[in-house]
Amino acid sequence: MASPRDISRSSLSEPASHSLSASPAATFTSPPASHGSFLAGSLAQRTATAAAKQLKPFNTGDIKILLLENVNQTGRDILTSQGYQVEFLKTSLPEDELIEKIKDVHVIGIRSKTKLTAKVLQEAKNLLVIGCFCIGTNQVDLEYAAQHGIAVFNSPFANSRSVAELVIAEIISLARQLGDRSLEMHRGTWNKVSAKCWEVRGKTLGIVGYGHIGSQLSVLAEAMGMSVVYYDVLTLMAIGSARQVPTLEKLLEEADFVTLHVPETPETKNLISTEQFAQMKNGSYLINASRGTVVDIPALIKAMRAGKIAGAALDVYPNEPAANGDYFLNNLNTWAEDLRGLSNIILTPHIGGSTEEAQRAIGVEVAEALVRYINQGITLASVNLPEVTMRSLTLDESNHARVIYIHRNVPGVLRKVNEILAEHNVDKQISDSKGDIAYLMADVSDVKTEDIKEIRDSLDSLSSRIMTRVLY
Ligand SMILES: NC(=O)C1=CN([C@@H]2O[C@H](COP(=O)(O)OP(=O)(O)OC[C@H]3O[C@@H](n4cnc5c(N)ncnc54)[C@H](O)[C@@H]3O)[C@@H](O)[C@H]2O)C=CC1
Ligand SMILES: O=C(O)CCC(=O)C(=O)O
Repeated sequence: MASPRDISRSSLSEPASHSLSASPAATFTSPPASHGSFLAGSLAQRTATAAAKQLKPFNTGDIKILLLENVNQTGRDILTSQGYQVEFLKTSLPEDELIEKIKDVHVIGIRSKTKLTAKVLQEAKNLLVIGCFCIGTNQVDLEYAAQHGIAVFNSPFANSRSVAELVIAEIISLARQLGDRSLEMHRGTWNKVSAKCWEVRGKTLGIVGYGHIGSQLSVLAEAMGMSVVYYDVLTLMAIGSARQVPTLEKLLEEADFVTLHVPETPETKNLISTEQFAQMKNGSYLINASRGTVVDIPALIKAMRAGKIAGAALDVYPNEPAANGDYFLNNLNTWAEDLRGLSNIILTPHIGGSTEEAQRAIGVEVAEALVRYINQGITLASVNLPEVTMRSLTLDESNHARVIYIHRNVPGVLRKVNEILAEHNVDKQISDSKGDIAYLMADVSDVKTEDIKEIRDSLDSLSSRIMTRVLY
């Protein structure tokens, strides 16, 4: 018997009774070409001579999208302009409410707080795709998603500059104890001190994780006269006069300021703990705008109370409140009040990437990726599925269908798929794999409604099948 997932996903890709030639939206310009993305250029060129056909296996109005965590207006506009049903919430949701809501949707858009665990995703019977409107994807069980044919997209660097600029602000603020001076003035106290306040010129910045953010930061820090050392698990080209050091320990011994820009992984959990604080210079500073799990916060509290660490800036925490206005107290993280009681510590509510520029750009980038995937099955820039793309079908190509078959990467599948497709005229076909998941896309011409159903049913019957979509 078909599972709810099959029924629902089928209903999005089951042939409708109308003709397979140009869809009712025939004058519609291909979605990817309409929002100015990097892909748009090449697609637009193709469509200069032949108008792109909107692949329409479903009524776009049937596509249900849930956007959580205040996704930017730019992203919301792109999705609503497609005619999808878009529900928008400013906050993330507690797990039980998330499970209720996710049962119904084909697409979910989140930022860093919403945890899409296997437990949550197994309830998402209709889910085709997840959009992370941020860099990090640690909040999603990517493996579970891939195994169930659910594509995941993110925005890999649109907010990197914003994070780097925040860190620059924090380096100077910590060196000059700006947070404390400002708080004192707000409370009515004049406290003019220079003891243990420093220029940053000539000091050493140690960057842990020299990726998009770390390397951007490196350039800005050198412009302020700092020396930069970095540690990364990969050997990476140094930018400017920065220098890669071979171990984390070496970096901690040299740096006056240590800043963390690694992803959340099992290896980065408590990367900075008691042993690492002991290796840091006396009176040095720690900045964490990566993920809350990377620093052992009780160990930080001890190191700051002991005067070993002269200041810290934290933007991220192991447990973060769901919504603005929520409290940051011990019931969320047992050490919250101890942390708030320290001097020269800047605590920000995960705002590293929160600038107008970054959020607008992320909104466009991720929403465009979602539209491309929903309407055309293109997986370019997916973080968990093989990247596969083909040009848009055009209005000149009536009675064509695009077949998408997501399957287990096991021997013999292509032969079986081609036996099914061999009955038809395959114009183009592309297939790629990532680990044990493979993604096949084929454009088939001269198909009738009955053919589509037959192709779909035959592919669905293969044991390797994870998901079949037929777009036409
Ligand atoms: N506070 C905020 O609002 C934001 C936080 N982030 C966080 O910052 C992290 C870094 O972002 P990007 O620079 O864009 O990532 P990236 O992927 O470009 O760079 C990460 C670097 O860390 C390195 N790395 C991984 N594991 C490591 C380890 N155990 N030790 C040393 N190096 C290691 C990688 O090789 C890579 O070079 C993201 O994963 C995200 O969690 C990102 C954007 C905004
Ligand atoms: O802006 C957000 O919600 C998340 C920023 C972030 O941490 C990321 O992009 O990974």
